[in-house]
Amino acid sequence: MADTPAAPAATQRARVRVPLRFADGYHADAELVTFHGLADGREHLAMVLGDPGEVPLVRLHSECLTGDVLGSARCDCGPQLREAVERIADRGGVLLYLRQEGRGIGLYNKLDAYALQDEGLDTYEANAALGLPEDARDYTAGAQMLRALGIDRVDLLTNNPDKAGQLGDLGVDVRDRVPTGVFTTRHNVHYLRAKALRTQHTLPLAELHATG
Ligand SMILES: Nc1nc2c(ncn2[C@@H]2O[C@H](COP(=O)(O)OP(=O)(O)OP(=O)(O)O)[C@@H](O)[C@H]2O)c(=O)[nH]1
Ligand SMILES: [Zn+2]
Repeated sequence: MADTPAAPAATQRARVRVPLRFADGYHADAELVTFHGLADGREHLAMVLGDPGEVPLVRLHSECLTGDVLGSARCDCGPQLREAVERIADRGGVLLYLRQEGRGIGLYNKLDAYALQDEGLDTYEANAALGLPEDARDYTAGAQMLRALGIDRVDLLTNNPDKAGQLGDLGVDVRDRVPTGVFTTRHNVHYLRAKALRTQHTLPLAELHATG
């Protein structure tokens, strides 16, 4: 851990109990935490599940309205979110729900990029064709939220080394990187293969076959 955190301090604002009740019967008790002083001024949310303990299991989940809320199978975000809730509730930890829709370019730009993907571009080429960064995400607010929760050491649930790298640079000690599941469908297999081929994501390329 760095002696001086690279991110300015944020503080907790509200902390409220929210029982989670899913349609399939899964349930857990969560606390939602809001913050003052987040670097980018967005309304990011922390969800504390179970007893975080000394080294909590943490996921930085980037907002995906289409996958998280609407059930879109064009990506793997919905199943990853559900998996994260269950694994974090089992072990104790925090899910940071970061308002970084479309890898930070926003919902309308993401849907513009989807239209280009329907014409044959991959997920990164489509962003570039729109004159936008392939990945515009910055995890400064995530590091601020963890510190405001009194957390400076985590096990990070992700296949994306950039998340671990940025958190480390921001003074959060990432003890271990825990892989998320791989949730392929015939609609997202090209997207997942592009992630495996074009970025450092630790996705098993050979296992990326459509399953649903
Ligand atoms: N611009 C763009 N964003 C997308 C697309 N598909 C998913 N996203 C966004 O990507 C973000 C999820 O990022 P991913 O790269 O799938 O996964 P990750 O968060 O980097 O890595 P993991 O922690 O391993 O899940 C969410 O904000 C989604 O809205 C796409 O085709 N174009
Ligand atoms: Zn998604």
